[in-house]
Amino acid sequence: VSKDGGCPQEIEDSSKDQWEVDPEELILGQELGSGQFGLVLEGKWRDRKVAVKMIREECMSNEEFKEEAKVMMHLSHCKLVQLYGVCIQRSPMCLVFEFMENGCLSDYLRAQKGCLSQEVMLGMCLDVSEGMAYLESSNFIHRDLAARNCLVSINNEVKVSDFGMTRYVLDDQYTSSQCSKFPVKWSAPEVIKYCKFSSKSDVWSFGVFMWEVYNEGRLPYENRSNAEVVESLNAGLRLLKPRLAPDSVHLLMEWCWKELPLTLVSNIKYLHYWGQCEENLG
Ligand SMILES: CNC(=O)Nc1cc(-c2cccc(-n3cnc4cc(C(C)(C)C)ccc4c3=O)c2C)cn(C)c1=O
Repeated sequence: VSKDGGCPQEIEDSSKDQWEVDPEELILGQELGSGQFGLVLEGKWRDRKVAVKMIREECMSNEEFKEEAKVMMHLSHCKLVQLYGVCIQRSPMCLVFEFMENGCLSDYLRAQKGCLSQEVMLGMCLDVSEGMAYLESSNFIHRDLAARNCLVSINNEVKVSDFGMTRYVLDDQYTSSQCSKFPVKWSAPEVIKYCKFSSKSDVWSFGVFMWEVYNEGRLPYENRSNAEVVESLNAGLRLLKPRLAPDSVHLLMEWCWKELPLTLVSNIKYLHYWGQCEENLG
């Protein structure tokens, strides 16, 4: 019978859904850092190395996320950081992810400054474009694509992380576009103006992501305020070609920042096409 003594509900199915992680099977290790929702620890789960995000109650709308977790479990692609499951039996709730050896891409780019080859930089952009094209084909919007939200595994493989998670952030400094923590410098104009998120606005962020990669992790519009960036975008100004970026890649970036109804898939095909050209040009 339900708690409020109302109409009887079916007895809670005691067997764990496949999206639940049994805390008994989870071994926690050292701290990896802290993110928007709290501490992230290294760990072990069923003989796999994992990253465990301990969710602080005041940082995430838990109930809403639990629903979403079932959807996210089914988003599975080699260029997305895989969610293995959620541990809700104990507090704080924790999310169990595949482990990425080399951590956050923006830190990695800065650490590898001067050592990243053209192949590696193009490969990173292709990796993320594949992960993002998969999200687009699943009608899933990231909402906060940036190098800081991508992770690096071994041999420079890059995967997209924390897709769609901004919807569960309770800190409204982060979620409203007028506030300081909103990622204006990665956001499409329609997102800044009317919070209109779409795969098209993910394409815009993908262009800024490529700019970050070819600038070895430098911040876009570094010494400009968010307001100044909005003004310059309205004036039609865009980020300049990074020194290390070939013209073909810069062309793609600029394409991402056009206010055209272009989807990511068309950009992917384009990137692959240019990838082949770069290879053929040797
Ligand atoms: C050395 N290896 C590692 O460190 N590996 C890993 C580090 C992290 C890690 C560690 C600390 C903080 C964060 N982090 C960063 N940005 C975030 C942004 C958001 C949004 C909502 C603002 C987008 C939400 C959560 C986070 C978040 O938890 C991550 C991803 C996660 N994973 C899977 C690893 O393999």
